[in-house]
Amino acid sequence: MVPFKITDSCRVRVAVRLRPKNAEELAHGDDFDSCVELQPECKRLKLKKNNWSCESYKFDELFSENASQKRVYEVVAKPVVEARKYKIYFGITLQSVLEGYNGTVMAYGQTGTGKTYTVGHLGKDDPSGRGIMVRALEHILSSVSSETDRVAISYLQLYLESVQDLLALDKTNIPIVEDPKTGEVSLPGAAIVEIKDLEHVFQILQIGEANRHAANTKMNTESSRSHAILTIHLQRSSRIKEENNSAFSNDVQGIFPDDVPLVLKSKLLIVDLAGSERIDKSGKASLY
Ligand SMILES: Nc1ncnc2c1ncn2[C@@H]1O[C@H](COP(=O)(O)OP(=O)(O)OP(=O)(O)O)[C@@H](O)[C@H]1O
Repeated sequence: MVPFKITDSCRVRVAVRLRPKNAEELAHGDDFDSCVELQPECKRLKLKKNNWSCESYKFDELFSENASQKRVYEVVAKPVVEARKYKIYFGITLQSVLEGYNGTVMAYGQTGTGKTYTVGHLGKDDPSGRGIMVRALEHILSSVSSETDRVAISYLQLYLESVQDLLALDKTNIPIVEDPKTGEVSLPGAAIVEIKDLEHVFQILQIGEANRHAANTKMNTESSRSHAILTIHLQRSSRIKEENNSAFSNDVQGIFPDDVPLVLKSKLLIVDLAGSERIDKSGKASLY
């Protein structure tokens, strides 16, 4: 069960995921248990300083090293994409991307802690390995109408102060513009590619991944030092009457008269942040 409370619906929710030990840690016989303990029943994580002292932190969700990609998606990102099911269960008002609200999912942590695996892993041949980006696109594509709705993506990298287009490598230093009236932020010039099906999703994300690698090689940097930002742009069009009880929630249906044409525009941002470590600890710069 997802532990939403009524007051929780608008705040940032934070989940922690422990990754499995890597080959090096296994070879060294590193013992995670001596420094970290998960207490899933009370959503607490204990950081052990030594045998006598520890610090305890509460989170919205904890995932052990055995947690599947599917479970992480369903608990962390699915409620951002589609809130209706959760409303039914918890009787609260959540606002989701499929209902016309913007949402963001960000992965934060040190280099090598599993951010890219969690959000960006493609899992083309192994669906169980798919990360949040692929699962969110799969979920959205299966929930919208190909006749009336439009799903498109842009994929950008932020390195130092420069925004680079991962779908068109020649586009660098893309400006960030904020509309003073609406507050809407846009990046004029960034490629926005309309997506039709999952096969197309893989093609585009693979291009983005290869370009990220190429751009970082050219700049002599590493993926861990740049932020990657996938934006899913969703536009849904309907006449409320025609869509009654299907595409739009009761909240949306209640606001407009039956025969008014309605266009809902929303964005889902999925962000793979740069490694959070400090230069004095790792010898690498962090970019905040
Ligand atoms: N839950 C997991 N299950 C299996 N392997 C994982 C998991 N999380 C991370 N890994 C593996 O650990 C390694 C490091 O993960 P990843 O590259 O995602 O880290 P990162 O935090 O994105 O690092 P960076 O900041 O350097 O980009 C990768 O080989 C990845 O496949």
